Amino acid sequence: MNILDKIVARKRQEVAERKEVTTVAALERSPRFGRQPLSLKAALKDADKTGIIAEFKRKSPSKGMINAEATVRRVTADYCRYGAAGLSVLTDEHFFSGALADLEAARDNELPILRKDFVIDDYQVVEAKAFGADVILLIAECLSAAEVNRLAQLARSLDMEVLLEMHSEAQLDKISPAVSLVGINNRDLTTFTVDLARSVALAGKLPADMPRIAESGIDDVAVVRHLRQAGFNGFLMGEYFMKQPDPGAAFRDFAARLKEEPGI
Ligand SMILES: O=C(O)c1ccccc1NCC(=O)[C@H](O)[C@H](O)COP(=O)(O)O
Repeated sequence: MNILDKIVARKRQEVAERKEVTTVAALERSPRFGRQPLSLKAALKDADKTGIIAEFKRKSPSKGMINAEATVRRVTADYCRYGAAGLSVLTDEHFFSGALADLEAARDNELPILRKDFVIDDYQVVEAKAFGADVILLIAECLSAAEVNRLAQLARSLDMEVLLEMHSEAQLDKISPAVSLVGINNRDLTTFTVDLARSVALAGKLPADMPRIAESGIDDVAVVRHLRQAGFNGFLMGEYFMKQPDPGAAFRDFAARLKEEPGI
């Protein structure tokens, strides 16, 4: 079993347990469920923003503990203040030390929030809305085309947007009309190898009418420029900020350097 298989197997178990504790009807009654989600697509078009979707990521399977001290409220407020286009909040507890409470805490910011998790069940889509997410992530590697379509349609029926993450050309046929944004993950989730050339190689094969997001391993403004020139509108970055003692200040400095880059 590779790490992604392990994550998904555990996720199935966790979701089954959570359904026993909180019903879908109870999630639908929660105060945030009726809130109108914000659009990440629109935020990525905003010229005043950096295009960066800044991630709150305490821990990861590939790096272990990245930052045990940072608090979600302070870091996401700084990401917001210094020009993030959106926030990504990990809600997986076992492998990433994330929590649904982190999503709720990040919701204090008026920015689109991606629930970063391994969504495999309709229940998690409803849960995402109930805890304040605007966008859900679907990972092509662990879903069939029919599952992508079903989960994406459910999210869209709740007015959330859907980011479909892919890693190879073979997964492109999983893009359903209900998907809102497409992402290429430079990290192979089964081996942890990061290859920035992956985004560039697949860019030309992505649908022209959907915003494109390059994900993982981005740690330099020159890389952002290169990816932008290759046709990407959004840049999902976690570890580069989170591994520094003050992730918000790291974001601020990166955003300032980005502004000075010619052609960005
Ligand atoms: O980051 C990992 O180790 C990982 C392992 C297995 C599945 C997913 C994983 N990461 C999720 C992500 O895709 C990243 O958190 C996100 O793209 C940000 O990447 P980075 O800037 O490299 O932290």
